[in-house]
Amino acid sequence: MTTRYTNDEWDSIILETEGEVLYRVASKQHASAAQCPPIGSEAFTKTIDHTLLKLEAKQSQFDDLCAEARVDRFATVCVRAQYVQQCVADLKGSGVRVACVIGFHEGTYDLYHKSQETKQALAAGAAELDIVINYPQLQKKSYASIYTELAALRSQAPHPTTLKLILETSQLDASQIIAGCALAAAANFDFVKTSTGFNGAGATEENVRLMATCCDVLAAGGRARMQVKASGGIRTLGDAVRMLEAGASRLGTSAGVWIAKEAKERVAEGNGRVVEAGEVREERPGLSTRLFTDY
Ligand SMILES: O=C[C@H](O)COP(=O)(O)O
Repeated sequence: MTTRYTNDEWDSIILETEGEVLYRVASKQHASAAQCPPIGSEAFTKTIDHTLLKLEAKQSQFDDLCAEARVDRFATVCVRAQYVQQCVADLKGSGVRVACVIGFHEGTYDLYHKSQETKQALAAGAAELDIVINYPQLQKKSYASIYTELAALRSQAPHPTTLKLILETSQLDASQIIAGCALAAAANFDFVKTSTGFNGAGATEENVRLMATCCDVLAAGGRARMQVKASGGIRTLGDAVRMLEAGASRLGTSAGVWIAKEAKERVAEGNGRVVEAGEVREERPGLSTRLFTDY
C-alpha cells in the first residue's frame, strides 16, 4: 500500500502524472492498443455490465435482469446492495458475476456508510464493487482524505474482489479526472469508471481516451494497469464500439439487451468481425424498446 501523503505531496505527484498524460493525449500517443472484440463474440458480450439501478425498480425486474445476463453472457449484473443476494442466487452456475454500487449516486456518503454498504454487498456475494468517489472533495483537492477512504475500502475488499472507482466525469475537468485515476491506482483499484448515469452527461470518447491514457502512464510506474469502464448513456452497438475503441474494456449500460440484439443482427448478416466506428449503423432503441432506465 502506498505511503500516506499530504495534500501538497499528492498535488505534486498528480501534477507529474498530468504532464505526461496531457503530452501523450496532445501527441496522439493514445491508450495501448484499444481494440473492440469481434462483434457477437463472447469476449464482446463479456464487456457489458447489465445495469439496473433505478430506485423504483421492482423485485421481479432483477430476475429478468439476471435471466437476460445469462442468455447474453454479460460480464455482470450491476445492482444496488439490497438486490445482490437475489441476483447471486439467480446467477448461480452461470459465470455471470454480481457487481454492487457503493455510495451511489452522489459519492458524498462518509466512509462509515460506504464501509457498511461494502460489508453488506460482500456478505451477500458481490464479486465487484462500483464505488462513487467523493467528487466534491476531488474538486477541492482533498486528496489525502479521498486516498484514506479508497485505501480503507480496498483493505475491506481485497482481491479477488474487483474494485471500480466511479469518477462522475461530467462534474470534473481533465486535471480532476487525472487526479481521480491517480488516487484509484494508488489504492490498488482495478478500474476507473466514467459515470453513474444519474448526473450530467455520461461517458464520452474524449474522457475514456483520457482515462485509458492515464492508466497507461500510471502503469508505466510499475503498478498493475487499471482498466476503464465507460458508463452512462451507452445505448447502441455504435456507442459500445466507440467506447471500446477509445480504450474502455467494460461498459456499464441499461441497454445491454438492445446492444446484444444489434450485435446478433450483425452476425446474422455475416459481419461477425471487428466493426469500425465508421461502419456502425446509427440505429437507436425505439420507443417500444425496453431499457431498464425506462421503468
Ligand atoms: O453504471 C452504469 C450506469 O448507471 C448506466 O447508465 P445508463 O442507465 O445511462 O445506461
